[in-house]
Amino acid sequence: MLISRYSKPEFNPYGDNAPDDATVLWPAPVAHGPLTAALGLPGSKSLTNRELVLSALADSPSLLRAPLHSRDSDLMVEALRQLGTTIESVPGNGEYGDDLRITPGELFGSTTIDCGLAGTVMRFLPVVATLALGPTTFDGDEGARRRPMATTVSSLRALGADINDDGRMALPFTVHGTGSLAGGDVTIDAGSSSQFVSALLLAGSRFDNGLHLRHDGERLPSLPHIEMTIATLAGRGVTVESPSVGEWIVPAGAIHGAEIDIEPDLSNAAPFLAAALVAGGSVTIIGWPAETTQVGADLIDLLPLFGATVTRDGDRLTVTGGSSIRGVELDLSTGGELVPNLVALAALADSPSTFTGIGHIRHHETDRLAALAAEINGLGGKVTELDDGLHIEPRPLHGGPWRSYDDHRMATTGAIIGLAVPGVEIENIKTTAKTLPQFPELWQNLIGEAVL
Ligand SMILES: O=C(O)C1=C[C@@H](OP(=O)(O)O)[C@@H](O)[C@H](O)C1
Ligand SMILES: C=C(OP(=O)(O)O)C(=O)O
Repeated sequence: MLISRYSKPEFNPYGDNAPDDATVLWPAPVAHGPLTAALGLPGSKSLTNRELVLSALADSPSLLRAPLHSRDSDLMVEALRQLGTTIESVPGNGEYGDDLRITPGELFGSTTIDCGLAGTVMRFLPVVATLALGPTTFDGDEGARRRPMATTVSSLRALGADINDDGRMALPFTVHGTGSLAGGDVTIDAGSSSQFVSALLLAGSRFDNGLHLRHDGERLPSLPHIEMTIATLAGRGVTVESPSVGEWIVPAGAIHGAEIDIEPDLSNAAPFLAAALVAGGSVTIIGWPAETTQVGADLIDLLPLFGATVTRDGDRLTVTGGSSIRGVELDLSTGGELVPNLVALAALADSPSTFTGIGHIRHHETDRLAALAAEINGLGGKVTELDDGLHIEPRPLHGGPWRSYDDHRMATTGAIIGLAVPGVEIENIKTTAKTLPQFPELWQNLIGEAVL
């Protein structure tokens, strides 16, 4: 079965959690036999939002081909427009929506930016707002106000910015942009999110004195996302030097406009590929890049640890399930965003699993360690929270409601478990619109059932 072109979902991709929306339960489809599915996926959230920011800071126009169109990317587009960037939709060859032409303009504030629950918007754009003339207020969902922002506020102040946060060190706050930032040396603790590093690197070359950034702290999660930031900058003519681990130098200079093909989102491939282990059979992702900085590429090495076979044929990556799912011991500090979906596999495995190095995912869309333990245990499972991880002892699971906590990856994790456990009902499946508005439709097609 080839899952091909999709019409835009009819629901509001902003997933605004109107009470009736949030309480609707989505019956997760059960797999009744081995899968044989192939699908292409929309663009990467992390690449799209980086390239949007770089395009807005560039010295000439840019074109993004096959970008993501989802809540997180729409919020980024809207915010950059508010700051003075021209962003137009132009027809392209992408399966999931138009290309984007970005024409940078003079940046100006006097606006309020809705960050939704997007880490990339709330961490990347305050830095951009220091380069705008006028005040820019940042706010977001209720959940966004709980996400760590202190490093953004303190690092920008250290680099010369004026920020009014009423002492909260969290959203909402106002950046009083003056059109430029001194920049120079700054040391931060990016232990709670790599996005603090990426944010400063993305705009660092536009600071008067460039940027010399050091991370000082016990842990630095999600290193591949920092590598991705450095690679996207290289594609725009900015060379970031890293003289030692946790130290980066960005020389002052221009960011160039570019034409960029956005890769499919490989982290959003995770639930579909995991489905092959749960249901049996095979799932193919079409358009898998030959080379990538996306951490989702780690699935090629991770899924075999659970018992899968992974093969590649050109741009087609196929995962075939084994006779059972094996338990694993994994440090996933580099790939925190993959954890929820992998925990679903662990809950359905034939032996216990332990995931460590992921304390920082307590600060993602929700406290993912607590949420995963609560929801799996609510279905009869035995998941124990560790300081920096989870221990999972597989137990027979039963159906029941699965709360998604406005977290797209909690919702897709419930869907994976629901493949094997009849009666799992997912609250607010629309929250998957954060990065993949087509999820319910793609999932139903994967399982081969009519859309309910
Ligand atoms: O820079 C990015 O695009 C991201 C970095 C990571 O954040 P953390 O370092 O906070 O885990 C990742 O989990 C998130 O989904 C996207
Ligand atoms: C952590 C995630 O998102 P964000 O970019 O909002 O941090 C995620 O997508 O798993």
